[in-house]
Amino acid sequence: MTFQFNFAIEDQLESELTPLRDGALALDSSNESLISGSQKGKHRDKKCSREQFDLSQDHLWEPKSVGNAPPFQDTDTSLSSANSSSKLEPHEKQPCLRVAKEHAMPKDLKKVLENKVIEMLPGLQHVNISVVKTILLQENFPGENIVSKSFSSHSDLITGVYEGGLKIWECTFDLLAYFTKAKVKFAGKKVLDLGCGSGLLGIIAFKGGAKEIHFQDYNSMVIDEVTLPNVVANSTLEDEENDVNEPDVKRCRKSEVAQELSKCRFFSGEWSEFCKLIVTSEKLFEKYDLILTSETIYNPDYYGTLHQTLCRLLDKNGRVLLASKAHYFGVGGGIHLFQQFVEERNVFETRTLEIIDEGLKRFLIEMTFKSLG
Ligand SMILES: C[S@@+](CC[C@H](N)C(=O)[O-])C[C@H]1O[C@@H](n2cnc3c(N)ncnc32)[C@H](O)[C@@H]1O
Repeated sequence: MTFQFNFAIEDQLESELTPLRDGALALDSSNESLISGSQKGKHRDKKCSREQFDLSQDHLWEPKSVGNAPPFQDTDTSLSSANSSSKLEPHEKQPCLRVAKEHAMPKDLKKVLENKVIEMLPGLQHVNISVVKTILLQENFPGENIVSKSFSSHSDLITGVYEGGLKIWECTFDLLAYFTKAKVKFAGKKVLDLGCGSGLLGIIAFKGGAKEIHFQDYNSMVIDEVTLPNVVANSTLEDEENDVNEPDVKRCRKSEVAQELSKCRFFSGEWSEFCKLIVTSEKLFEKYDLILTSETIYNPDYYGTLHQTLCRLLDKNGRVLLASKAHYFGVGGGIHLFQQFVEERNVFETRTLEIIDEGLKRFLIEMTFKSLG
């Protein structure tokens, strides 16, 4: 059952997200750029040449182990000692290895949308995230507790704890517009929405007839409370249910919807951990034809893992469509730094598809493997 609030939670929550604290990554709601006290944004990964990546030999690829931190479990208490030290500023913390897990689609699909307020975008539905946050705060939700942490640190990003998935970021809309403009084809493709948050990019691929769509987010709460409900809201469940009364027809349609939804798989966890999980979860792992990723290159400390993940998971003829702001103030990342990083590794070529020059400059780029010849 869905329900509607008749007061403006959004305004109240948005205004709570603006103050900036020293060292904390915060969101300036006026321009959505990231700001922090002192993050310098120097990527640590060593340069590696094209020769070091034999793309046909996946076993050579090793996910980078960061520090000596033990892998996280999926609870608050699972933070590693490096990350739980209150003396460390966020930029000094080791990137962590939040262990990856797959989230099953619940059997009772109606339950997934319980207590959710659905909003409409052209051709898309999504849950109102402010309502989700309010409920999670009130219910003292067990597990990650990222909403209260995000509020108490006045930040939309807490490195290694919460990576921003409880919000639809601006560049997602840029990519959505690009899909329409460029008539991007999804039919028959295997697609990954990497760092999915709301999952709107993957949902468009789902609606566009992709044969398989995988959604990945750092935080399991984001997958359970936002991504999964959004996918269900965009399945044909709602329309199908409303126009039939006979139990047999209803049951049959429900199983059709379940079959349709079985094309979607959901994962939480840090990228290198996700990579390990997905590659071993299928007998013969088939790589992705298309990887969609929006606002995932804000932190240069993650570039090495991100690059390895793309190398590892993209089909040799596949492409990555990446959307990013020009620069993420304070965190140090941005499109130019990332493109430079990619260039130095000499594995992918990048092509600028579009520059959106209103407000904060934003970029859409395509990445494909360099031809070996
Ligand atoms: C700023 S949010 C963007 C969310 C969404 N793509 C959008 O545009 O609305 C960044 C996303 O990247 C993912 N992410 C960032 N760093 C990550 C890491 N090191 N490992 C796994 N996921 C990561 C987070 O899950 C988060 O959802």
